[in-house]
Amino acid sequence: MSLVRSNLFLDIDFTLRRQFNKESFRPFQREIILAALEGYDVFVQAATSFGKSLCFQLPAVVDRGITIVISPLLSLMMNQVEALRAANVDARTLNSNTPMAERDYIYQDLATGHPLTRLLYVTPELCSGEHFRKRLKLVHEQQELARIAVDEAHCISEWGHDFRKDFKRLSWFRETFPDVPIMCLTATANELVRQDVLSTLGLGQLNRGGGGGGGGGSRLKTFTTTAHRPNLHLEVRFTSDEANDRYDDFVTWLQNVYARRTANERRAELEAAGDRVDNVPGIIYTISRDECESLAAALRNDGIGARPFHAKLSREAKEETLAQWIAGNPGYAIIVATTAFGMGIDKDNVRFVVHWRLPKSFEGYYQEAGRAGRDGNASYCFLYYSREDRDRVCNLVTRDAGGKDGSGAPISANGRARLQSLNKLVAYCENTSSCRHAAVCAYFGETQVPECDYACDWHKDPHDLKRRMTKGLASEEWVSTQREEGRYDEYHWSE
Ligand SMILES: Nc1ncnc2c1ncn2[C@@H]1O[C@H](COP(=O)(O)OP(=O)(O)OP(=O)(O)O)[C@@H](O)[C@H]1O
Repeated sequence: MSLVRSNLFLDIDFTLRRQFNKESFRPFQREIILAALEGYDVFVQAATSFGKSLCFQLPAVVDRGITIVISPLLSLMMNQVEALRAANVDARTLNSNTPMAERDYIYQDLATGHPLTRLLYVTPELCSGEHFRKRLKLVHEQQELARIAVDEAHCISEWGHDFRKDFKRLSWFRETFPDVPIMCLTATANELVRQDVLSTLGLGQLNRGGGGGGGGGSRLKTFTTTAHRPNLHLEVRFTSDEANDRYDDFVTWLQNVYARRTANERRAELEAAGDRVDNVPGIIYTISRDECESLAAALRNDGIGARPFHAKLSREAKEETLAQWIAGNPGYAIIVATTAFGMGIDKDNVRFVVHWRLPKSFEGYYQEAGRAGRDGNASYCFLYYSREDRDRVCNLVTRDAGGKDGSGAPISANGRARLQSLNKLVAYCENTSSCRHAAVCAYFGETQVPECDYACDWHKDPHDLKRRMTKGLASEEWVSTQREEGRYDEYHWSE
């Protein structure tokens, strides 16, 4: 069990400034960090860009022993490890891309039983391997296993949109090391997912004495904050196959943004700050590699700095694109990406996120839109919605779920959850009678209606929203005729 110190308050403020170069804690971060350091299991659900990573990184630096961080995405791990190393924290990652020499070093470090590594980022797959497990047992025997942190914890639950089988096997940690605290973090869990995560990992079981955490009471502390991101302007733009007007609509919007930046006063401000008119970083999410390439090329052709990003590009090409975009270099203002580009992207000044097509889940939409405005400044998130896309995505998700493919296999719990999530997203898009922010918060089970300062299309102009929907969408009759003719059957999704 981790060491509890009397001067914790001093330690964490000092470490925040010295090691993480941050002035003060954001709301709840201090409480979460203290709960972790006191040895509680901690469940954190907080909005995108809340600053969840700090909640396990800071305790790992202050505490003795090693923290194992389980994360579903290689890119996410690498970004975090890089940032920690730049801050002089001994953080490492063990995954399929780790060079042999580094791998050997890490295993030797663990074999000492007193590792120097503070944070070790691993994949859930690695945690299932005997070799790794043996090393952790050794570390645990020496009382040096400080904490297990499970990032993107919704991946544990079959009810989650991103269920991963190997996440479920993480139950091994509590079974094997009942005294080691576990911290779970997610931005996207509903009540069902939360309960599933807690029970799978064995969180919140009664404390059988010893160490911190409740002294015989519950050893779990749950922190659930609102999903609300008030600085994001949420909007749905309606379209149809026949209108096929996404491109013109988007370019017109972007040119208006540039025009506002060239207005006299604004231009002077930009010049004084050494900024460029077209330096308006954004992300456009598409669903196929082909569309990603062709859209980026079309934008470049029109003089807009856009680059594709998808799984089939070489690692070097992806790294180059990412580095240039993060640096805000000319020609790299917009990333046109598949969902291969998402979680873990932490550029703070992304001014817009556009969903070119309907995403596959509500959570996916929220996560991806959440890449915008991480600096707290106003940012746009709009989603192009058409009923034809709705049917195509529905076909796809149903097929993925095991239905309608001729096999007759029953749809799994996860399949049902995915379909439900998509249906909720469709309802969100077609809703023209309430606030978008309220709908997002309600989706994640919040009962309080968040304040929306004209930051959604409904609050801005409810009549116009209704009008745009009626005018923009194909009628249900037309769509259903097309559906009967099998017009929406081929739709290629590729990451
Ligand atoms: N106390 C703080 N003061 C200033 N910046 C902070 C603080 N805590 C975190 N941040 C910054 O906020 C940004 C978002 O943090 P982080 O990546 O941990 O978000 P997150 O909650 O994991 O979001 P997401 O779920 O969207 O990935 C990072 O750039 C981080 O450095």
